[in-house]
Amino acid sequence: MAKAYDHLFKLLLIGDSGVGKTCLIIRFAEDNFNNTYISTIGIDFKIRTVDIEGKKIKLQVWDTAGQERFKTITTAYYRGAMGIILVYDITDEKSFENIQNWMKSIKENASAGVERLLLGNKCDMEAKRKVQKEQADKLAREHGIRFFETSAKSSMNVDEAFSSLARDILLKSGGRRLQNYLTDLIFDQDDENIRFGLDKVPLEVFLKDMIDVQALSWNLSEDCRVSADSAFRPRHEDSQAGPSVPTVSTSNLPCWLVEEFVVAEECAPCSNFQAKTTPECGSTGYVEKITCSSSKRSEFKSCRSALMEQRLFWKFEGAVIGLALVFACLVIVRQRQLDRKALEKVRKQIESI
Ligand SMILES: Nc1nc2c(ncn2[C@@H]2O[C@H](COP(=O)(O)OP(=O)(O)OP(=O)(O)O)[C@@H](O)[C@H]2O)c(=O)[nH]1
Repeated sequence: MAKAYDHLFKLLLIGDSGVGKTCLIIRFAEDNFNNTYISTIGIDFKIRTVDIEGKKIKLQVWDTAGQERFKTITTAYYRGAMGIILVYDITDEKSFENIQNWMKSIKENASAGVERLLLGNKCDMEAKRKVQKEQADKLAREHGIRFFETSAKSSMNVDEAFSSLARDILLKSGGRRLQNYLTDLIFDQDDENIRFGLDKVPLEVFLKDMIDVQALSWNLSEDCRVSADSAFRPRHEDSQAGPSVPTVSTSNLPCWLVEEFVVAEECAPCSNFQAKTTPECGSTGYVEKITCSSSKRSEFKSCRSALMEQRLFWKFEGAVIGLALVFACLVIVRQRQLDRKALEKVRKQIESI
């Protein structure tokens, strides 16, 4: 069965305890708000599919506990995140100062190049404001990331913030595809004409991606600029060094790297046979079958299933419940011991009368 979405992006919210991470996720996923505060234990997630530039983007949004005691568990989830949202509370200066520590934590634990976004939450509480918008603006600029002031209570800027992060991730993936096209610029050695390698990539696919990328941002991302630079350099050198410079082609690349594709079979664990015969099983142990739109080729692609994430989550929940049961048993045993001692004491006092 084909997927009901084009991309799955995993996002993570981090920030001090009580800044409103859970409320932001609930507002975004369920359009709801609750004033009562129940601190998150460990990690949890919600899902919402949004429409960005005509693409269905399924956002799996992970909520982390802000309390220090859960740090080891929550940082383990940074690695798989494609976007991380740093949240502070505009009425709590300490939560803003701590953003620097959360940034450090991303650097140490997340994948390089993860998209980040800064949110100053509870902006409905203007009378209690302790962090000025300009301070946060400056911090965001220093780190080269976007910044919004939000309110989970009034829902101000909540959808905008999540959509902007999804858009940036989409732009980055579009940039990566463009990088492949640019790398495909080749020098035709036979007639010594410089030729654009579009014979390897369908023109309409290339143009569509160019338009997508341009529509998302008029400034090419860092990735694109670097790749454009590196793609043009060999061609320039070619004209001086002659035909001995090797040409670069994407024809051996998987089709999903250079074309639009649809998922024909959902991400699933590899069977024993697939594990032996399909190299894509190597990295995660899961594969999905995709069909490339232009070449109509069907290929396997390594993937990370929501099931994997859920299993990790339930393992953690199981460990927490197990631990709670052990402590409950200890408390009951100790209580019984104390009761017995008290009864013994009373009995001795009665006997001595
Ligand atoms: N006025 C106002 N209160 C908010 C807002 N967002 C959250 N709150 C309140 O702030 C408190 C903490 O919210 P949570 O979402 O549970 O905070 P958290 O960051 O998930 O906290 P941890 O789970 O401990 O990390 C709750 O009482 C919420 O009602 C907001 O935008 N405006």
